[in-house]
Amino acid sequence: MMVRTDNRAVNDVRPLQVQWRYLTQQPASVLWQRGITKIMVAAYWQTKAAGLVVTGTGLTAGQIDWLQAALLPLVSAEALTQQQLVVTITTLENDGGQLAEAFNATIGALQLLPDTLLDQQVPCAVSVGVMADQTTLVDLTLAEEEIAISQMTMVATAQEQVGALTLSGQPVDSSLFNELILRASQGCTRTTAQFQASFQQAVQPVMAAGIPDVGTIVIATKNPGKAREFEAVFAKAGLKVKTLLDYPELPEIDETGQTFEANARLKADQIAAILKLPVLADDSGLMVDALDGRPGIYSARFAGDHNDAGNNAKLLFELTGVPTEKRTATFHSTLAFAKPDRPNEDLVVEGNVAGRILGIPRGDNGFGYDPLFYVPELDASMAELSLAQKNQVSHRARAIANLEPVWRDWLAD
Ligand SMILES: O=c1[nH]c(=O)c2ncn([C@@H]3O[C@H](COP(=O)(O)OP(=O)(O)OP(=O)(O)O)[C@@H](O)[C@H]3O)c2[nH]1
Ligand SMILES: [Mg+2]
Repeated sequence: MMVRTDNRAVNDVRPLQVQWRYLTQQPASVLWQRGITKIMVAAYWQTKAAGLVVTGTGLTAGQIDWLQAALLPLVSAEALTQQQLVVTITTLENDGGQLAEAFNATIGALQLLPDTLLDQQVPCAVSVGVMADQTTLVDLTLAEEEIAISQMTMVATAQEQVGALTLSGQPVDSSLFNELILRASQGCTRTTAQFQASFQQAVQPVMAAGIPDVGTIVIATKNPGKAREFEAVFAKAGLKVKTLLDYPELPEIDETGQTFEANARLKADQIAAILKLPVLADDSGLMVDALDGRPGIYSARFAGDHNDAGNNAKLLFELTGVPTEKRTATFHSTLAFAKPDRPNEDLVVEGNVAGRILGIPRGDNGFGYDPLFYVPELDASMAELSLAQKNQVSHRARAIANLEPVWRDWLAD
């Protein structure tokens, strides 16, 4: 029995590692690593043309044609008459199995593109080869490919249905051919299990909550009042908003920072790292001059737990006897926008609005301290303003206005 370059059994495939949604701006992207063979694939639909386009670097024209032909039956023919599916494949490092793994990585990326694959039965590709001593091997390394006398790449499903197949090198007789098919289908079963384990662990919980597309911003807040304000502002820019209320399975983030910025970054960084998506967070609060800037970063927890009525009652109590002209205050918002796993590159902006704390609450709109926060220019409390009016003047609206001119370039970096 021949000894393999990495001591694997003849029917053993190498470990598989997948980084799902690898590219920040292309949600349907993967970094696919079989051993040290590394392939990156991104896929997207575009409406200005039709059909399937596969482009690749590090692959031959013949290999790209093969991939195109192998992928075509897996995608709805009808969808392809109306839109164009673009698949870009980049080989970063080839240590064997390049064609098979380019196919597998593409299937991985297409799994992230809703309604693209026809069938739930995910096919996979496997490379097999015949060595000089007639041993058949699965998932060859580059060194093994170089000395193999025949090689085959086969697409199959775990249900043993064979799809595309390509054979190179010396012709093989039928018994050897059967052995190759058997090896390949075993390799495929193993690969499908690896693939599914990674997908189920990393992607399915998030997918169950709906995958945000490039037109969606995820905001790391559980505060429905903030969510409403963000939705209204971003809707104007044609963007949809998802918040942590859409991802109930995510862990609670402890706001342990000592500044608004630190807390905003904590929320954005941690959620971006989990979702593997760009995430925006807001940390905000009320700073009352007569209380030396309190409650500040503790605004949500001023009266202990997160309770708006309790917070307002405590604020009124602490300001008992303080005359109108000394009841000045500032609402502050710091926004942090984070890219997955790049916490040093957060985009941070802020906004403030000056006002005064009323003695008696006014208005029913907004949330938090809004009924007590009087805005002199508008001669109204924040809770007397409509959502649209609050979004013209509020601390959060001003912070978003500061974000607006810069975030697209930052995201593209
Ligand atoms: O009357 C208000 N109008 C506002 O426009 C406003 N913005 C902030 N605040 C107060 O400051 C806390 C933020 O704390 P905070 O940034 O930790 O948010 P939060 O805990 O409510 O939600 P999350 O985003 O952390 O999930 C909030 O709870 C409120 O008490 C506001 N009050
Ligand atoms: Mg909070």
